[in-house]
Amino acid sequence: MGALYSVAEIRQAEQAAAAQLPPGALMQRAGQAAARIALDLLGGAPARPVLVLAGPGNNGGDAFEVAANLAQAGVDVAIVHIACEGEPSAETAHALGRARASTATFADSIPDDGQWSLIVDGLFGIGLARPLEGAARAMVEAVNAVDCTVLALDVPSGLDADSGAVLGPDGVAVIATHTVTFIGDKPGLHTYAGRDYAGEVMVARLGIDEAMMPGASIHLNEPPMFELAFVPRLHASHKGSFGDVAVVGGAHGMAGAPILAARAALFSGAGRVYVASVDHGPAYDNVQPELMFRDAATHNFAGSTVVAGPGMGDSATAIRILAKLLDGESPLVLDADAINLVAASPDLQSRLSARHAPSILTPHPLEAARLLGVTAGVVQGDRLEAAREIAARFDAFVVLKGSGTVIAMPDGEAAINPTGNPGLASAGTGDVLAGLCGSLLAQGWPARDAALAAVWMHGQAADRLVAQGVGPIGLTAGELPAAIRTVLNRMVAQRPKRGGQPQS
Ligand SMILES: NC(=O)C1=CN([C@@H]2O[C@H](COP(=O)(O)OP(=O)(O)OC[C@H]3O[C@@H](n4cnc5c(N)ncnc54)[C@H](O)[C@@H]3O)[C@@H](O)[C@H]2O)[C@@H](O)CC1
Ligand SMILES: Nc1ncnc2c1ncn2[C@@H]1O[C@H](COP(=O)(O)OP(=O)(O)O)[C@@H](O)[C@H]1O
Ligand SMILES: [K+]
Repeated sequence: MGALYSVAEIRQAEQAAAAQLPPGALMQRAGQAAARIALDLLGGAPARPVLVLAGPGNNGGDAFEVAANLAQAGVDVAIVHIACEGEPSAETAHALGRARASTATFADSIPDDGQWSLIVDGLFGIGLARPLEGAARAMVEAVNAVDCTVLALDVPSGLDADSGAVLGPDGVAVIATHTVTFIGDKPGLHTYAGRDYAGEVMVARLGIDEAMMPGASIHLNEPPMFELAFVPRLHASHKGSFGDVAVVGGAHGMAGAPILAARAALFSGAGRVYVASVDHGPAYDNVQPELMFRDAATHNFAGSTVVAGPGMGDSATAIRILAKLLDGESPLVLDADAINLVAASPDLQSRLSARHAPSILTPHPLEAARLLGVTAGVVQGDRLEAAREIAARFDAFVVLKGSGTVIAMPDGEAAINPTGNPGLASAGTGDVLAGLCGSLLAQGWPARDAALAAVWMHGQAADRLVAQGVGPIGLTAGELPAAIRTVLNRMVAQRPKRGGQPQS
């Protein structure tokens, strides 16, 4: 499964492998793998030269190997090198020698009028230690101004491989169309700014055996992580077999939020779905008359899975209802206002921590920041850490939303979601996700699988809609439930027909 490794873990694997190999072998393999990809991207003899940017460290060494290999393949290569202040590593010095001995030419800076068939970014990799300044910053800005295929070596220069943040308050990083990353995949290429900067990510393992890699605690959220939870339905089933979901929210002026969550629950297979309003809400949804409407203050939630928060507001009634739900035994999804209420109340926080039934929290970065008492910037600066911290603090399953949604489990396991697109950056899509999480819980899914699968399907549904021309611009939350239904039924259809135990 798609393991993601921290920089510390990659360094550990690299050292262990290097100790068993001739000097420079890993860099040579990196150079060969990246040159093969570069030649594929060029798709034949290029009309224009390839520009290779080489930095002061071993990422620059990889760049020299690529340059030498491309030159050897007959490609016209120009190299711009930012030399290091001290001595380069022995393998980088050797690679520089190879590049110098090749037909590649060296230039002092990127020519203003240069036209390239491909730019290879080998400025900085996992050794990036501070924001880019001076010549390096100018080079990155120049690369980003050119409309051209850009292949980043290991990590787009300027991007933090662990967090997906561009280093520095006003930092810059290479916007790559492709990234070939070495030894193992890295979380920062898939979350926060990572998806925009890395482009398509390819992994070159450099011959390092899986067995030599440290056990990963972070994975890409892909179907093998959760697909066993999709079970075909038995003929001998009825609506009571698929659980009840109650969505609690809909304060005055926010009636739409719980309805979106409820529709998502209905379209993803919950047996019965209720909307329980904290404030005399609507009595009927004429688009989805299957939904049932109740008053949250008097509704009996026993036996239901509860999705609390969409449009819930912060009234005294909302707080009282939330306290009761936290004390109850129903599986809970806490979203939006329910999260804000918990963040503002030590009393609600201790009730949440003390729960025995599963809780899934679905904060966006600002809601997560409120829970942690920090700014949204701090959360975004290390999304994995923020999600894990909330999961540990409240013994809950946490879905930290945004590009590259992070799912963190109370035991420290974490995943980064690769599906979804900016079409989801519109009001109400989070309500749909919360309803979907609640629906899977109500159908008996373990909380871990429900959180992982809900996030993946929500993104996949948006990707399908975009492929059909519905978005990303103008995609609406209300279009998601039907698309989620299609994704879910396909997942079930792909599962081996084992089903549940037939009733005797
Ligand atoms: N060591 C090895 O065995 C291998 C290393 N590999 C490559 O080596 C890279 C890591 O090499 P390094 O550890 O040398 O690190 P980098 O090449 O990523 O960069 C580190 C160098 O840049 C300087 N530096 C860091 N941030 C800077 C900034 N903002 N402005 C100016 N200078 C800055 C550091 O002082 C150091 O000289 C990997 O990303 C990968 O590309 C690969 O060749 C695989 C094998
Ligand atoms: N740029 C993006 N790429 C991928 N997913 C996104 C993007 N922007 C938002 N999303 C997803 O859309 C949903 C938005 O939820 P949220 O911020 O709670 O919005 P709302 O409260 O309006 O429903 C989340 O699932 C989030 O991960
Ligand atoms: K790089």
